[in-house]
Amino acid sequence: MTAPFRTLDDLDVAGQVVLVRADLNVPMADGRVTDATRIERLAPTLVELADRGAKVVVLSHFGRPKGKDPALSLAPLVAPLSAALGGRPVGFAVDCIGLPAAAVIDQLAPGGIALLENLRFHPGEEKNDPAFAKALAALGQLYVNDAFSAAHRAHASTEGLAHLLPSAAGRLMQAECEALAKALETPEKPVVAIVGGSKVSTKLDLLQNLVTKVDRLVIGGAMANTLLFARGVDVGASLCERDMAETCREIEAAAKAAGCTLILPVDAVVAAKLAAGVETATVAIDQVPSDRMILDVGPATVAAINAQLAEARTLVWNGPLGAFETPPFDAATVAVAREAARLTAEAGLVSVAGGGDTVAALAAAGVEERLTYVSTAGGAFLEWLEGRSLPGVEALRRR
Ligand SMILES: Nc1ncnc2c1ncn2[C@@H]1O[C@H](COP(=O)(O)OP(=O)(O)OP(=O)(O)O)[C@@H](O)[C@H]1O
Ligand SMILES: O=C(O)[C@H](O)COP(=O)(O)O
Repeated sequence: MTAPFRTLDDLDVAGQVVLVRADLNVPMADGRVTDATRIERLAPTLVELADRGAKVVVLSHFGRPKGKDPALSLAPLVAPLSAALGGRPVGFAVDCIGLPAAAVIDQLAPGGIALLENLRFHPGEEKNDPAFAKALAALGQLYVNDAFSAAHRAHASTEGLAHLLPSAAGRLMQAECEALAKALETPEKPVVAIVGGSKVSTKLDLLQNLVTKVDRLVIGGAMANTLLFARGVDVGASLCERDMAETCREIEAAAKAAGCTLILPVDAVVAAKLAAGVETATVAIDQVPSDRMILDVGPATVAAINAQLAEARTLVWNGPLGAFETPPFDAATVAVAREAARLTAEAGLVSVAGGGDTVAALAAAGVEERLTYVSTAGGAFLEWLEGRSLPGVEALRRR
């Protein structure tokens, strides 16, 4: 069956400069990558292109910089990327367009690889500015998008650029689309979704559609704090987008209309601040002290979630249930991840999880190999699940 979009099999790359849009927006702490999944899953595409004689130029965003923020430079990614490529040297350009980029690319021999600085240091990236897309296109002859996890963004490097050069999907993009379609095109019911994490403002909107696609929606992480606040629960000093209370009420109404059961935390692990070794307490969700932050869901909530999993035939999950990078706020995410893995092995649960930090959390729980499929995508995964077209994928479709 012909793939719906062009793949590396359709490109003649020898001697060509191939611009590869990757997603190197990986979890980091103290300047070090804490989960290299996205780098490791990108590597096969870069190795294949290099071995076929391409001059490989890697483009990516990192974080959400306001201007050229040195703390969000891609320079620290050169070494981990080289390591994932078996030690192949990786050049670095201090800008992703113009002379700094062209000078590094001109030094590349066939088979060489270089990484360009953070795309989002230029406002034209997120604006999908045609001039910025053209400046990127001027650097190469072919375009490969291997960033499924950024495909929900109609940005210059994920959408505009694909229309300016002969384009194709990378091996990771191809694998993500095929695996998600296989696992979730017609999911067996009941379908349970778990959505957590902290990208409240960008993900809350997704939930209004998601409730029409799943039978039960469990909400944890900082996402839950906002919905709880909208219900009138005092969430104390927790991370919460208080100005999204109306959106939350719309989600509740949409869930009711769709017959989707919303499951919110009934207890929480709270502390005065997010730090290791801080004093914690487990409280009922309506007993959060005003000077405390909800940093994980509590054991009663874990039991309620696992009860939902026991009845589920399909699980989709994006976003950790707590601030898992800082124990003990990883307890709920680890407990639910291990139960999901057990049910996948013993009860035939189809379990699909995705997201930069979610993958890291699953790895911390030791289950990233024991779910049905783990995607590198979070927001893009949710939007795919809703049935939304992903601009980065649509731009690759055969015309
Ligand atoms: N209660 C909470 N309070 C504060 N931060 C939280 C809480 N629960 C989870 N988090 C934070 O959420 C972050 C992950 O959220 P995010 O939505 O980015 O997930 P993700 O898997 O990376 O998805 P994506 O790939 O879409 O970014 C983690 O850094 C975690 O510490
Ligand atoms: O981590 C992700 O979900 C992707 O890298 C997209 O990042 P963004 O939400 O900042 O566009």
